Amino acid sequence: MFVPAIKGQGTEEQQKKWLPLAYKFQIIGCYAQTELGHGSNVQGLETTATFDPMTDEFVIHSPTLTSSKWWPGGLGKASTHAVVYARLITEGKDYGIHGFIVQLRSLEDHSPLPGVTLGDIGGKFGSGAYNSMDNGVLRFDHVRIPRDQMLMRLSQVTREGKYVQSDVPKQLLYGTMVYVRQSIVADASKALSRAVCIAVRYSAIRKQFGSQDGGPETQVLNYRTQQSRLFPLLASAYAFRFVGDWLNWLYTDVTQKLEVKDYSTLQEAHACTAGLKAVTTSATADAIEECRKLCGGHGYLNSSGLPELFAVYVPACTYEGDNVVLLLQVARILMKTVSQLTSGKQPVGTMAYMGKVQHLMQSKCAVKTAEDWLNPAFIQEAFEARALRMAVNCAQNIGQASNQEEGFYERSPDLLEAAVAHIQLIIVTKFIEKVHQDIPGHGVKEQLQNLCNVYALYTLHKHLGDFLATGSLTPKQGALANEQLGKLYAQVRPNAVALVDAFNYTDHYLGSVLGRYDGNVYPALYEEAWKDPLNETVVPEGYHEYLRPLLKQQLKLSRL
Ligand SMILES: CCCCCCCCCCCCCCCC(=O)SCCNC(=O)CCNC(=O)[C@H](O)C(C)(C)COP(=O)(O)OP(=O)(O)OC[C@H]1O[C@@H](n2cnc3c(N)ncnc32)[C@H](O)[C@@H]1OP(=O)(O)O
Ligand SMILES: Cc1cc2nc3c(=O)[nH]c(=O)nc-3n(C[C@H](O)[C@H](O)[C@H](O)COP(=O)(O)OP(=O)(O)OC[C@H]3O[C@@H](n4cnc5c(N)ncnc54)[C@H](O)[C@@H]3O)c2cc1C
Repeated sequence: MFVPAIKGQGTEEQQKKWLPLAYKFQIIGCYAQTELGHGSNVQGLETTATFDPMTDEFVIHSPTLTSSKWWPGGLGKASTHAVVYARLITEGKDYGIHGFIVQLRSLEDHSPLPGVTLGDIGGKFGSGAYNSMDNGVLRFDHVRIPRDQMLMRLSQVTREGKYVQSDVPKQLLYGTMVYVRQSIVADASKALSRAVCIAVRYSAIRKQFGSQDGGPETQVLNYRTQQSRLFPLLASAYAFRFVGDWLNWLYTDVTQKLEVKDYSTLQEAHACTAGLKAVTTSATADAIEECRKLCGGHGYLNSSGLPELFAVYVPACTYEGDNVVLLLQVARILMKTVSQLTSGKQPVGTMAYMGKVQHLMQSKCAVKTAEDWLNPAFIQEAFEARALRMAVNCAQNIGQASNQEEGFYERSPDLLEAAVAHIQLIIVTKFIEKVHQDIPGHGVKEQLQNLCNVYALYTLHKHLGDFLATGSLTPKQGALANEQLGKLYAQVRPNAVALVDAFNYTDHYLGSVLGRYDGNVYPALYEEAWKDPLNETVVPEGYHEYLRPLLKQQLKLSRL
């Protein structure tokens, strides 16, 4: 994040100076924004950067305990420099949060520079999964840096100490977070596909119950309940892959537009990166835990690869923006868009469907049979109607409050659900668009079509309350969707293992005895057990010291 921050907020000159050093590892940088007292609320950060015109320097200082930088990855032990986000103060006025390049450690002996206190913040969730990352704590005691180490693409301070805001939107200060959020969506698909690969392969070899006449037991992958829990996760792995590819296109397009000072899609990029990051990481964290449960007891072994994958993955719901905070950002933009509908301003991009407000507010879903749910037009319209009606309902309720802000906070739980509905519409839309493309490979398109329908109808089934409450569907149509879902599971079943083999993960990368490509699980589980250090001795340590005296004493007592 150190590099994208300098690219996005540094001048050409600053990029020329600092990026080559970072690329060649002559310096190691981190992104020091979050503090002990503030993470979500960036505008609440307390670290100060006060301009001293006497020396043409900024004085970086941590005025309170809560202003200590806290969490930045790589800060504790590795980094020599940081992009530090601090309140810029010049001529006695506080101009809010800006980025500054600050050296933290000597390039001679790596010791912290004068006025810099830093270290690691301690162990984190899980058996040490994220402990390979030195998330750090950092405090400044009036550390001086040259004025030209303020990142000056978005705004400058002159030699005399005058603050100058350039003509770019101040939100570009947040550009690094937008960049990482869009990469986190692709990362969600990778993590989810790993968990699903393990759970599908294991479910194909695991047999439990089912034989009456002494014949072979049943593969658990054949149980309807296993399929109804597992196949939507398989479909989600593909869905997040395709929406992640599209989001990367959107991000690249926005970045190119910024180069020519076209800021027209900045809001769309913010809404899509924030919303998709929130929805895909929440779904993926829950799915990895579900995959553990789908593997029964063996899923709880470290050798299954699932506990570690879960422990490393779950902070994704928090870092780069707490998911609720990000969804509320999406909700704000939805409310703004709804309020502009009456002005005749046509919504664009992923909000364009809201322009069909007349139609979508009264449309009646035309589904009559379970098969009708295989028609992408019916799916698309049902998701658009649900999302739009939820947003309009929120806007109407907010409109009844004494003031907008009050109304927004009162209705924030409903707004959260409206934001999720909007983001799920984007994911479904991009999946439908993907399977409409020419897709090479015999039968591949049909399989992706099945997975697209599984993702859409499972999401519809899981959120049926929204569809019924907004009148977007009738209970009968909801039941037909569920009926069709069962039929789709039967079509996915014969190809389930092929669809996870398609992720093409090596056994090494997967790191799971349950997800081995050859399915040879039991010998691998058994062999792995003997690697446990506890098995280095046959009689456990402590027997003579603790167990034996206890057993002897009990034996004596029993003979009395
Ligand atoms: C590096 C490669 C990795 C690849 C592989 C990935 C694997 C994964 C590894 C990751 C490893 C862990 C890496 C964790 C690294 C951290 O965690 S870094 C720290 C992350 N911290 C955050 O995300 C903080 C979240 N908070 C925020 O972003 C801001 O405080 C909030 C929530 C947007 C609020 O901002 P605010 O300035 O108070 O403004 P607000 O009034 O809400 O909005 C003002 C306007 O700006 C707009 N706006 C706000 N934000 C934006 C934005 N970003 N853009 C455009 N407009 C915006 C709003 O829409 C609003 O617009 P209008 O309504 O005025 O039109
Ligand atoms: C593994 C990991 C790595 C990280 N790496 C970095 C890094 O490299 N650099 C960096 O700067 N930071 C980093 N962070 C910090 C991370 O970005 C923050 O923790 C994250 O942004 C969440 O902010 P917070 O901790 O203040 O949560 P809080 O906002 O305090 O969240 C607590 C609760 O408050 C709720 N909440 C907060 N505001 C509102 C609101 N307005 N309305 C409704 N509910 C609200 C949240 O939804 C949540 O339920 C990292 C964190 C982790 C866990």
